[in-house]
Amino acid sequence: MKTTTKSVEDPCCVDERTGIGGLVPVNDAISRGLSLARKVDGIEVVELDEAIGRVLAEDLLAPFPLPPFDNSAMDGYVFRSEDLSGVGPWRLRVAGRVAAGDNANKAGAVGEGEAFRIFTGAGIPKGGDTVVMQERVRRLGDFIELENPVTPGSCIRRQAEDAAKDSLLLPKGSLIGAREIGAIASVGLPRIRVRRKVRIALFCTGSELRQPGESLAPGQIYNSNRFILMAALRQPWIELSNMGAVVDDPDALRAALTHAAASVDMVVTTGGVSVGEEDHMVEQLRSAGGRIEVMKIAMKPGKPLSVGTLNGAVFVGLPGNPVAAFTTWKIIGSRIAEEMSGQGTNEVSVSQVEASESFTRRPGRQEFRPAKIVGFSPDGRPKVQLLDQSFSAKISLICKSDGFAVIPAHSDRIASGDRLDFVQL
Ligand SMILES: Nc1nc2c(c(=O)[nH]1)N[C@H]1C(S)=C(S)[C@@H](COP(=O)(O)OP(=O)(O)OC[C@H]3O[C@@H](n4cnc5c(N)ncnc54)[C@H](O)[C@@H]3O)O[C@H]1N2
Ligand code: MOO
Repeated sequence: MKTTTKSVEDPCCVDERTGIGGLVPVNDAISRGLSLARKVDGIEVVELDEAIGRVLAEDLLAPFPLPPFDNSAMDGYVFRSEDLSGVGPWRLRVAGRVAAGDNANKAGAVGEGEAFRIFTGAGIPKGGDTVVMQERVRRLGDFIELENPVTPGSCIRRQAEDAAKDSLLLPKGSLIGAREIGAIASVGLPRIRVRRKVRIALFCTGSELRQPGESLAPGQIYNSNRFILMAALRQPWIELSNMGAVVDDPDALRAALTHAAASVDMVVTTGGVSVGEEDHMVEQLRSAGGRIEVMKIAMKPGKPLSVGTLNGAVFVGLPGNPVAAFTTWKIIGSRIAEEMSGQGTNEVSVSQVEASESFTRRPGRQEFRPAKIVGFSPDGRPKVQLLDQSFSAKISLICKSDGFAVIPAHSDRIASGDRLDFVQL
């Protein structure tokens, strides 16, 4: 599947037909959330094997060139290109040998009419300027015979062709994955400077919540959000303090918010952000001294997502419905956390799909609809079937979907074959 990276974008936030207005478009919610995010400022020195998944705190310049010396790209023979003048076949005497790890300077010089046996990664000995792979020569005792000409300079990896000394190997803010750690190890650094982890406190609200393993009384459900978010927040650049569940009680909520915000960079909660009498989150955040900067988002699921600040911490109040909590974290919350980690904004990776069937819907909110890949168009684009319209509490449904089809806020009808953005899960 062709994958492009771009932000999920739609300017429309108002449903003229239903009269839903004043909703904040998803992209505005993201930028307003990002404007609250300050990069964490502490720096830690970590051993290389502890650096995976951390964020590089400063630009990393190559302390020496990569590769550090000219070396052979093939197992074969190294010789002087001028020895293949005129018409072939040519015969060269095998007069030396250099393997990876040998000091090529001590191997002697390749003389006229000579070749040295050489192996991939071995330094090019003096005099030699061309390597031929062994499959292209015939070995005859102490000689090799070449039937075809060889381009001068071929099969040699040149010093600095990957990175020159003092060139930028990795910019500050790089998330250290397999590629990045390979680059750091290649220049021999045993430890590096990374930003400290983003400290995040998580708690879920709801008097109905029980822990898996406990028994359920009538009206109770299991706290799945806690586990959904623990999974989403399990990142090497996050230090998570998991505060469990808090009942729908204003005092308990305010106390939990105040306690959480005192020691972290970000407080993430689920539930209690909607309009019911048991939804106290926004009111208690304010009463604890916090501010709400974004609420009522033109997003489905996730309209009640609330973003603000409390005592210097960023507050991300996710909706209680599990799919809404998962989606709003993925599309908005995680990007604020990434910004705070020093990575800069990682835009959501979006590809293009085609709707497999036509459908209508109520416009007004940009929708992230669980969708399943059911085939491919003649030009190779995935065709997706959009799953249930009403899905924000259906956790089993997103387990059956391959991703979210993104329906623009203003669309009231999608025809079969229409192209949609797709966020793969
Ligand atoms: N009159 C209105 N009612 C609702 C509106 C609205 O605009 N007007 N919005 C709906 C939308 S959209 C959503 S989303 C929910 C969000 O509500 P809250 O964030 O206040 O969440 P709760 O009411 O606490 O819970 C909603 C739902 O999710 C279940 N839940 C909550 N926490 C968990 C958890 N940790 N694990 C599993 N399930 C959880 C909870 O039992 C409820 O069923 O509001 C709509 N209502
Ligand atoms: O918009 Mo709510 O977040 O659908 O369930």
